[in-house]
Amino acid sequence: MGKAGIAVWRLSGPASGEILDRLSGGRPRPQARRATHRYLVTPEGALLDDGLVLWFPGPASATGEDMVELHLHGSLAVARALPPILSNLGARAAMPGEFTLRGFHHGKMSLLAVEGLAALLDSETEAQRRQAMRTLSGEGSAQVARWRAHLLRARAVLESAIDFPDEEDIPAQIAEEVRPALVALYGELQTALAEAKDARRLREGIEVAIIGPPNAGKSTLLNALLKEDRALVSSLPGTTRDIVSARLEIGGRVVEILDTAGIREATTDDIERAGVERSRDAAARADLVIACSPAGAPPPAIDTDAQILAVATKADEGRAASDPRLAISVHSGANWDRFLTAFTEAVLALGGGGLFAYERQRLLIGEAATAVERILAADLADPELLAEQVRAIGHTLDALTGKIGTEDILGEIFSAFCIGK
Ligand SMILES: Nc1nc2c(ncn2[C@@H]2O[C@H](COP(=O)(O)OP(=O)(O)OP(=O)(O)O)[C@@H](O)[C@H]2O)c(=O)[nH]1
Ligand SMILES: [K+]
Ligand SMILES: [Mg+2]
Repeated sequence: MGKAGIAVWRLSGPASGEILDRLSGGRPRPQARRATHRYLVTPEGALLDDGLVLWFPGPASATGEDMVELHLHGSLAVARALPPILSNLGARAAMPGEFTLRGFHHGKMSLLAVEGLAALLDSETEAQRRQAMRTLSGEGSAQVARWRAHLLRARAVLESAIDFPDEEDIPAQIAEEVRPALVALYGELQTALAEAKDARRLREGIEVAIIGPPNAGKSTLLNALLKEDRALVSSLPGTTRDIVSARLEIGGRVVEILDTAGIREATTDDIERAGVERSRDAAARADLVIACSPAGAPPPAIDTDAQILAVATKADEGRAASDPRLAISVHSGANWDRFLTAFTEAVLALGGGGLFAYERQRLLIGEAATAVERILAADLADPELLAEQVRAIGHTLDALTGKIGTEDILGEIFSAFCIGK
């Protein structure tokens, strides 16, 4: 509850219209979808507030049910007075995401669009907003519909083969029509899977680890990127023990940047050794590693599949010329702009074009791809068995859009929503 100029109250369900009538003190119900001025009154007839009210008869409403919106003054007193009155009139407080859940149950949006909405509400950057809007506006569902079309083509052939089993050219027909449809589907599912990692990175943020030997200037680099003294810096090797993480925006992407303990083998200090272990884990897990050591020193050896941005630090100390890496100095500012450009390019190269940014989606697409792969690897002879397998893949894709699904998955998705959405 907070203070605002206007507060919007939303009601959904069959009693909404009647509740509005009671609050309006007998004034006629406004025209559908038309903002109308009303004085609101308590059941005892006392004046409560005045504002705009809207009447959205179902099913043409956000939830698919009758809905009412009250645009009242956003004072704490009004916000405290209204709930008991509403509950006396038969309303109760909505659960997080319950409006969206009801809209989903009434076919107003697919589960993909719901996830798009959740991503939009969470979005911090322009790129995240655009990605979320693509899913919210139905691009994900359209993609799934194209995959379903391949399956339909295959099923049409298989079903006629089942209905007319005497036809002699069934194996040829399967080879000519069913296989190509499944091959096409397989290719598109693989593409979506490959993009899903990028899409998820864009939504959740890209993990970047600064890795290098003690005293390479890693913490200094972190602080310079953040433009604040976030991590301790000192001339003592082994200053950073635990991982220091911070979020920043690079090229419109959310980046989670990790400053790590300097990696060295010969340490007798248990705490430092544990820190080094964490540095290695961070390097292995990261999407991008900024691998640094002072100019003239060997680059750090890092075990990771991540992209690596190699940087020589302390360029001002005079050994930059002999180093093939991009040599920067936070102290003198040398090559700082070039470093930022290279960093931004490396972040943007991690992609972000994909639509399916949630693990739930990736798992289902993977499941469908594996099933298609299994069919293609077997010899496609028995049309009845094939039809059954193709139908099962259709079910997996339906789970993706939420046409079929289980309540616990819905609970997980909707509990992440805020109340009132
Ligand atoms: N000359 C010079 N010194 C630098 C530069 N950047 C950092 N230093 C110095 O190098 C020393 C180590 O810097 P840190 O940022 O603590 O290095 P680190 O890699 O985080 O060190 P650990 O956490 O101990 O692994 C400090 O004395 C810094 O002032 C630079 O660009 N030029
Ligand atoms: K240090
Ligand atoms: Mg440090």
